[in-house]
Amino acid sequence: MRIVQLKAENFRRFERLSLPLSSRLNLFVGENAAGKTSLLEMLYCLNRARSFRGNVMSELAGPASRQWTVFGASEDHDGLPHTSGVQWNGDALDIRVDRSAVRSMELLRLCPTQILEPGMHRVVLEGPTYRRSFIDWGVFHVEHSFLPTWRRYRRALKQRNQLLRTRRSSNEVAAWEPELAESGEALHALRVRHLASIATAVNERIRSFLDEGEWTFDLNPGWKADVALREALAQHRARDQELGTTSAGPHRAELKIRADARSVRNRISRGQQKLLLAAMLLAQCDEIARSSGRAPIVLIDDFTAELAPRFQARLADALAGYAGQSFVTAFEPVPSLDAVATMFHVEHGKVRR
Ligand SMILES: Nc1ncnc2c1ncn2[C@@H]1O[C@H](COP(=O)(O)OP(=O)(O)OP(=O)(O)O)[C@@H](O)[C@H]1O
Repeated sequence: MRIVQLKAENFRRFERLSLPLSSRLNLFVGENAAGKTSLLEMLYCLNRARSFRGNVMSELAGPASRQWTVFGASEDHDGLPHTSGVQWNGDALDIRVDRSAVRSMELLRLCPTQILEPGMHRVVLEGPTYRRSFIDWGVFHVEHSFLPTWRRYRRALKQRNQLLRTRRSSNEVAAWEPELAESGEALHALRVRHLASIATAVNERIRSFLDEGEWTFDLNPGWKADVALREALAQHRARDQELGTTSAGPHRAELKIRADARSVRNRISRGQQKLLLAAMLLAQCDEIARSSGRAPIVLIDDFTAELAPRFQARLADALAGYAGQSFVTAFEPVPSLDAVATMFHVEHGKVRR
């Protein structure tokens, strides 16, 4: 899917916007507070029905009213036209695709979209939650059984945790373990398969960005790898009863990223972190495009930040060669994007070519 026209009303500082877009690479250039990130946020909301900057929908409304709207006219890979729209009416979201109301999950599937923004350093630096959700975005789009499996797992986990919290008997707690173990093992297997399918491509991308290091991506399942999850749950049961929560399972999985066999956390530079995340993101996007025929939309906020010109040029080359549509922001024109991007100037909540 490629968005050919973006419209918005009362979205942050954009009172009204109607913007024809390039179906390849779009560059939004402007000073601080011009509204560049808000444009990426519009695209993100349009395709994911939420924001990447906190998720308080009411904060996105500009001064005119409590409501905001984003609307997109797009073309699918067969060249057929579609429309989508997300509207916040002050209390709830109304999501439409081709004029019909849909749930957010349907919207998400339709037009996979992922962002690289400064806050995503957390994926490398902070706890495992960020790495899990980064990877799960790809698993969701590639493995169609992921969502029902994840829902099954969440339900069983919630039930077991509820029993643990209310100090119910071991037998009652154990009753949820077969379901938890079966869905949990299935979830882990889907993650492992997705990681294996992108491992080579991630390494190739990293090498083309950074020249150095042998990178590995190992998924610790969230329980001792040499036992079945059902066994691990039984082993942990007494301790879980003390803690009041389930301590083993794929909700505790940890993606270990290593360069030359050493953890990258607190060791690689900010620029390396950015390129590592770009490599992981683009490899996932390529895999989604290959398996679903839908090349995701890639958003990169503050393209030049933390990258010396020759590394900017490498990322620009990767975007120029990427099969899907992309949108990047920068303070000023980016020489390495000159020949490949359609540039828009953003100023005080207005955009011009
Ligand atoms: N709900 C809102 N209503 C009106 N204006 C808003 C709203 N939310 C944010 N703004 C304004 O939008 C501007 C920030 O926009 P945005 O973050 O898109 O800028 P930017 O061009 O990405 O800036 P930078 O390059 O400094 O990150 C600020 O001036 C802010 O006051």
